[in-house]
Amino acid sequence: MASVSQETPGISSTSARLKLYSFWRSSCAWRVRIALNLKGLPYEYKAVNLRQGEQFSEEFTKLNPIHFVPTLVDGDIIVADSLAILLYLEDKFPGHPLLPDDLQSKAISLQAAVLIGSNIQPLQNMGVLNLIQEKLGPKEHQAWPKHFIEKGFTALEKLLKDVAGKYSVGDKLTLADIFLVPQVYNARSYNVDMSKFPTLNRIDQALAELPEFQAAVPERQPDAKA
Ligand SMILES: N[C@@H](CCC(=O)N[C@@H](CS)C(=O)NCC(=O)O)C(=O)O
Repeated sequence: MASVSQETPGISSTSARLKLYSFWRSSCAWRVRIALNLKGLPYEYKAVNLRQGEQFSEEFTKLNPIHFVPTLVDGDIIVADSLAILLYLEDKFPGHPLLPDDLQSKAISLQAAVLIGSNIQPLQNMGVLNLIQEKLGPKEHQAWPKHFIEKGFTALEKLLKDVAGKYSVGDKLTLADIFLVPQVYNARSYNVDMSKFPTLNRIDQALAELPEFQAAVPERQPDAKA
C-alpha cells in the first residue's frame, strides 16, 4: 500500500496525523476526502488498490475486517465506514460543521446521506458487481447499478426538491452534499440521464465549483488510474 501526504489549501501536511486508507475511484473514500478538505485537515493518503485486491492484505484486514475503504486512522483510533468516519470527524473537529443545527434540516441531511450510503452504493459496490457479472453476465453488470441508482435518485429528488437552496439542504454544505457528488459521478459512469433529476443535477454543478470538492475528485488522487 503506497502512502502520500495530501495538502489541504493553506495547511502543511508535514504535521498530518490522520491517515486515510483510500482508493482513487472509491465513492465512499471520496466522501471522506471532501470532508477532510472542508474541515481543512491535512492527512496522509494510504492507497489501497482495490483492483489488485489489496483490501484483502493482512495489513489492511487488521484495520477493517470487512475489506472496504475508507478507513481512517487517528493515532490509536481506527474508524472504518464513511458515515462513521464523518461523524467522528464532526465530533473531533467541529469547525466547518457538516450537519445543520436545525433539527429538521439535520434529519433531512442524514436521510439523504443514508439513502445514498445504504440504499444505492452497496447495490453497485465492486464486489457485488463482480459477482453479478460472474453469475449473470456483462449486460447485467451495467443494467443493475443503473436500475438502483435511478430508483434511489427518484426518491432523493423528491426529498430534496423543496428543501434545496444553493446546496442539498438550504444554502449550507451538509453531509447530503458530500454523499451526493460521488454518487452522481457513478451515475454518469452508468449512463444515468441526470436531466431526469434536475435538483440533484443543479446541486452537483454548484458543488463542482468548490475547491474542496475539486481537490477530492478521483482523477486528482495520487493513485489515480492505478
Ligand atoms: N458502508 C461502507 C461501504 C464501503 C465500500 O463499499 N467501499 C467500497 C469502495 S466504495 C470497497 O471498498 N469495495 C471493495 C470491494 O468490494 O471489495 C462505507 O460507507 O464506507
